[in-house]
Amino acid sequence: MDSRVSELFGGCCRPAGGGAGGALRGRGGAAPGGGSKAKKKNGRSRGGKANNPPYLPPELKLVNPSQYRFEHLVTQMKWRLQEGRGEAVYQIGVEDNGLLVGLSEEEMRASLKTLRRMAEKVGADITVLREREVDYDSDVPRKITEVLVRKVPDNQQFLDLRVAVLGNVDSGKSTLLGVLTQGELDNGRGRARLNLFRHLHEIQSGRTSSISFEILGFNSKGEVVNYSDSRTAEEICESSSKMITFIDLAGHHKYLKTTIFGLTSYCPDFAMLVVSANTGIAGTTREHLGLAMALKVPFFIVISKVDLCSKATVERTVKQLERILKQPGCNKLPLLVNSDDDAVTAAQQFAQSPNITPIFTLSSVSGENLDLLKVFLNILPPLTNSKEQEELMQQLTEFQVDEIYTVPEVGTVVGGTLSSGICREGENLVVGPTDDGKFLRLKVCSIQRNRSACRVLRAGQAATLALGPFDRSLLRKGMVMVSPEMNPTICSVFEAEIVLLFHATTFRKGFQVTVHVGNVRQTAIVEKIHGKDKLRTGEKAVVRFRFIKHPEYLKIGAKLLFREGVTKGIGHVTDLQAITTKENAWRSPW
Ligand SMILES: Nc1nc2c(ncn2[C@@H]2O[C@H](COP(=O)(O)OP(=O)(O)OP(=O)(O)O)[C@@H](O)[C@H]2O)c(=O)[nH]1
Repeated sequence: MDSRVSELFGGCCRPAGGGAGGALRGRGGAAPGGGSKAKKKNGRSRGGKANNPPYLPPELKLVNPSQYRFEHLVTQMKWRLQEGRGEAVYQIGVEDNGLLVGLSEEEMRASLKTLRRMAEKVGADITVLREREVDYDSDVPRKITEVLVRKVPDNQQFLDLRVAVLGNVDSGKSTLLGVLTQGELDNGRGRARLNLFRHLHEIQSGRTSSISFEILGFNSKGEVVNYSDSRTAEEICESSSKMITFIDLAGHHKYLKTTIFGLTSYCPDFAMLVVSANTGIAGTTREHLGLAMALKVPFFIVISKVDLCSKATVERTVKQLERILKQPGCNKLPLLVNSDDDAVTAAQQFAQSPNITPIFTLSSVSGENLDLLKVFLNILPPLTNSKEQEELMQQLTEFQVDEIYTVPEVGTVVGGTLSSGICREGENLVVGPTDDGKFLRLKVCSIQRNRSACRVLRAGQAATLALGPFDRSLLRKGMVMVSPEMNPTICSVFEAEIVLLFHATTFRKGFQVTVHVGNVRQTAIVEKIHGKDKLRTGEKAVVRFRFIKHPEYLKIGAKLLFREGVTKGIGHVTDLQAITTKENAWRSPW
């Protein structure tokens, strides 16, 4: 969003690049044929500073467009929706160059009417996000309106965003998810979270131990779709144009391994760090924040339980967080969200710059400010555009195995994410590597996304795949299922360029650590530190690791995180000692 627009709407003013769309500006880049129309402004001032009505080229208004222009605008809208993966935000009354010209009430009404007709033509709905008056001397007030255009879902092709939920134990993560996804407020004694727990010991202790997924949908009109008016996940998927899948990760330090696995393996688009207003930064909060930073997952913060404390205490927690975020190591720009306007600005700016960190203060018991978080989640755009998505889909099929289940009458089922290509029902793939470095043939019998059947899975989507009679004991988390045409590189020995984030004494050859790379999680031994005998906290080096149990499928450039007790480090894979799988004819386990 242009800084001037953001200023107008009261947001924090980070200048953003690239204008688009004339009196109609939209998220999703400049449309074809809709290049910059920056014109000389006949000596009139810009940005609403002086009080002269700025020059508005009449053809840029959407008032009664000719048939030809209407068709052109429809083509632009189609393109923008495609670019934005089904979503686009239009700013009416703003020129290509960001000039806030505004439209009269009547012009705005006519323009919105045209926009609605355009949306109807492409099978989309429109929602007005916010309206503002432009300030200058005129008898007629002039307005700017931001409108969300969203495609009505077809064939389960809703936009799917994954949000990992982080935060200290008891900060209110599960409760907040319960409230968002079930549509009922909490009683302060754990009622909302009860719906989310999976294991008996979780119900008894009130602590999340495993990873669970919760869904919150938004329809094409931007309204919430959750279990309050839908009975099943299938119904939620059917009525939603956009789906937020929350990955609820455990808060307790004891489950840190699972939390890291959730962050590295499930490739979240964003992370939501929940901090309790009454405790502030406590327990694992700092560690979770560090993890999101190290793994470069853009995050926003929710300060929960504001009903329990005074305004001063909430402010203290906000200040504490702002201080940490602004520290040189973090370098973030906190953006406190206090109104609907702030929520819209936060969503737009957050997507443009990972340095912006929106902060919400809310209560899952009184419901205070919960709507602001919903507004934000509704507008939050995907970070990849349709072109990047298309490129990923062109590659060979690769599915990461994150979970393995046995389902009565269905057989073996694996859960995970399709990292590239397309996967169809009935497709033959190979899975591995096994302990002896082999890949085994299998058939994908059926696919489910968010608990409803789906015929085709596309890159970036998470799903469960039924493998029929395939022997479950041959599978483990961290394997990949790939196209038989691929010749996956597997290795036991690899090198990585690392930074040692913390180590109590010194880090040397022979040290054992748990290595996390994507969905791979295995103990590895440090075989060599290039050019050094030992490493101290903060030092960098290229290190050779050897997995102690079995080979893994790794890729050069993949992000890596390792830990052992208090020892922690991050880096990326730089070299692999590949074990060739070529001579291993794909073996059938049957
Ligand atoms: N008063 C009040 N209580 C809340 C709020 N949010 C959560 N709680 C209560 O705080 C307690 C802990 O909440 P949980 O949602 O289980 O916390 P968690 O962060 O998921 O904890 P782990 O699963 O152990 O990581 C429960 O008793 C909730 O009822 C809130 O906004 N206000």
